[in-house]
This record gives sequence, C-alpha cells and structure tokens, in this order.
Amino acid sequence: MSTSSKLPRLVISAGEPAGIGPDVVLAASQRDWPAELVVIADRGMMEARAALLGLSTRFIAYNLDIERISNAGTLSVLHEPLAVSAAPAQVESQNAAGVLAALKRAVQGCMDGEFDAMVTAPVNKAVIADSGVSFSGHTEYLAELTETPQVVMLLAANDLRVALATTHIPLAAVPTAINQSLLLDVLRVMDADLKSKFGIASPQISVLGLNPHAGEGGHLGMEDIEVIEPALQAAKSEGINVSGPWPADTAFNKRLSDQTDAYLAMYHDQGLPVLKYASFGAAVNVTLGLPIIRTSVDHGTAFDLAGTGDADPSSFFAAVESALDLVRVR
Ligand SMILES: NC(=O)c1ccc[n+]([C@@H]2O[C@H](COP(=O)([O-])OP(=O)(O)OC[C@H]3O[C@@H](n4cnc5c(N)ncnc54)[C@H](O)[C@@H]3O)[C@@H](O)[C@H]2O)c1
Ligand SMILES: N[C@H](C(=O)O)[C@H](O)COP(=O)(O)O
Repeated sequence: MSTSSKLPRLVISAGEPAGIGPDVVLAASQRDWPAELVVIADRGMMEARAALLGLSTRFIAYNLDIERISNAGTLSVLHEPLAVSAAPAQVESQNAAGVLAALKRAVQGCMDGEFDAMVTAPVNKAVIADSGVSFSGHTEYLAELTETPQVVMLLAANDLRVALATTHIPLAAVPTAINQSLLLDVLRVMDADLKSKFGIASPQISVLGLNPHAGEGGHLGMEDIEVIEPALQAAKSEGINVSGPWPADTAFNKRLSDQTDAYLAMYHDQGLPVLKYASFGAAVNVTLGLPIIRTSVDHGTAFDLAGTGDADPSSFFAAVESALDLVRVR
C-alpha cells in the first residue's frame, strides 16, 4: 500500500454498464498504480460486477478532501446512479443518461483541476443514440463539452501512431467532409501535440490518400490532387513535416513506417484496422487538441465477454499508463 497527497488523481468512466468497461476497471483496481484511481459509476453496479467476477475489491466513497489513496484492491467510487439495474449484456438505453453524466462529471473535474486526467472505458454509441441523444463518440462529445473547435483521434501502440481526419461518420460522407481547411487544422493539432505530449521534437507525419493508389494521377478520383496535396503544401509552408498523399494500401511498409512518427488516415476504417491488427489489446486512444488529458482503450463494449472474466484488460492498463505519462510531461 502506498499513500501520498502528491499522487496524480485519474478519473475513470466505467462506460456502458452492460459491457466490459466495469470488468476492465475492476481489473485495474487490483493493481498498485502510482496514482489514485477514481471511478465514476453506479456503485451498486460495480459491486455486483466485482462479485460476479469473484473480486474482493474494497469500495470507498470518493472524497476530494481525503488523502489520495493508491492501494491494490481498493477503488474510490464517485457514485453516479443508473436509472435501472444493469447486468452484463443486457442493454438498457435508459442507462445512457447515467453514462453521459459520468463523462460530464469527469470532464468538469479535469477542467477544474480536481483530476489530472481522464481514462474512459468503452461506451456503446448505438445505446446512447437509441436513448434519443445525438452521440457519435467520446472524441466528438468531449470536443463539445470542452468547446474545442478541433480535436484529433489518435490511436497509438508503441511507435505506430494513427490519427484520423474524419471519425464517426458514414463512409459516404467522407469525401465531402475532407477539405483543405479541415486537413490543415488536423495537421496543426497533430504537430503541436506530438511535440508537447509525445516529446517528438520534429514530428514526421505521413498522410494517406483517399482513393485507391492515391487517385492514380486523377484517374481514380480527384480528392488526392485537389484537396489533400494543397493541404500538405499549406502545412509544409507552416513548417510542419508532412509527406504524402501515400497510397494507403502500401503506406505502412517498413521503410516508410520507420520514417513516420504518426500517420494521418482519411477515415476510420482506413487507418484503424492496420493498427488493431498489429496491436489489438496494446493500443491506446488519445484525444489530441483537448485542454484536458483523455486516454481510452482500443476496444469496444464486447457484450459477449461482459461479466465472464475473459475480457483482456491490457488496453485499459495501457490507457492508464499513457494518461500517467501525459500527466508527467504536462
Ligand atoms: N472507446 C470506446 O468507447 C469504444 C471503442 C471501440 C468501440 N466502441 C463501441 O463498442 C461497441 C462494440 O464495438 P465492436 O463490436 O465493433 O468492437 P468490440 O471491441 O467491442 O468487439 C470486437 C471483438 O473483439 C473482442 N474484444 C473486444 N475487447 C476485448 C477485450 N478487452 N478482450 C478480449 N476480447 C475483446 C470482442 O469479444 C469481439 O469479438 C460499439 O458501439 C462501438 O462503437 C467504443
Ligand atoms: N474509434 C474508436 C475505436 O475504434 O477504437 C472508438 O470508436 C472510440 O472512439 P471514441 O474515443 O471517440 O469514443
């Protein structure tokens, strides 16, 4: 056991209660961290999940005024009640309000300096949207809550970093969503945060094309020539080290990846399958551009595994470690 008033305080959202978020949070609570972990969740739901998983976690009520506690097997809980009782894999859209309230409380606490960083367990976008709230992901929601005009989703596993120019939108909407202004804003955020958060002095960003073979000289689509190339020229004129647009199918070859600090993919399923194939379970999702530190897992709610004890908590552990790294360099 270790206690110290100087420990970083990380706030954790347990995410969708019918998913594996509570499971991976409870797994993290079994470890000693150089930090106080505070989970915002329904305390009864967390206690029931711990019992189901056979974990003897000691739950204590979070209190800002008590000394920060880092103790394997102990978890501070900031109680955020759910509307109806939650069981693994039993989706209740009435509980979406509680899931969102936890995120709001975590963001407010980070903005106010109560917490040093937030780590999010997975939510289910459809469950929240089915509750009648317009919601497409944490990334977009945190941008809205913090009034940040441009955020960037980046997933990282060791030296492989993949950022997305567009996030949770239909594939059909991607070509019109990509414009020079967006790409330049995204590249600015990436350049700034790769320097300040990842300590890369002169980040090299490799940008993927949109069309097959980066448009094949315009024969397979014009966006690479008309939108991406001018955006890269504008970024270069600002001193940002960018190259591309690279044909996406071969851009992750060893030669280019050795020279790349981060890739910028044009859309979700252009970049993330590469990273998740290479590193599922070890990758961390970091939201760049926010005024607060936020990290997350590389996986979703995995209803098939909730409450079974088979959910691998590695990515959640990596997200906690990454948040602590970001707190140190802040
Ligand atoms: N950070 C987040 O909030 C986040 C991230 C990704 C997906 N999601 C959401 O999660 C929901 C379900 O998404 P999905 O089904 O595409 O992906 P998923 O990651 O939940 O599941 C994909 C597959 O991977 C397995 N898997 C996932 N996590 C695992 C773990 N920790 N250990 C072992 N196996 C694991 C699952 O059993 C499943 O077979 C969607 O609503 C999606 O939007 C949320
Ligand atoms: N796009 C993410 C992934 O596939 O891992 C995931 O949906 C989470 O996104 P948010 O962090 O915006 O919820």
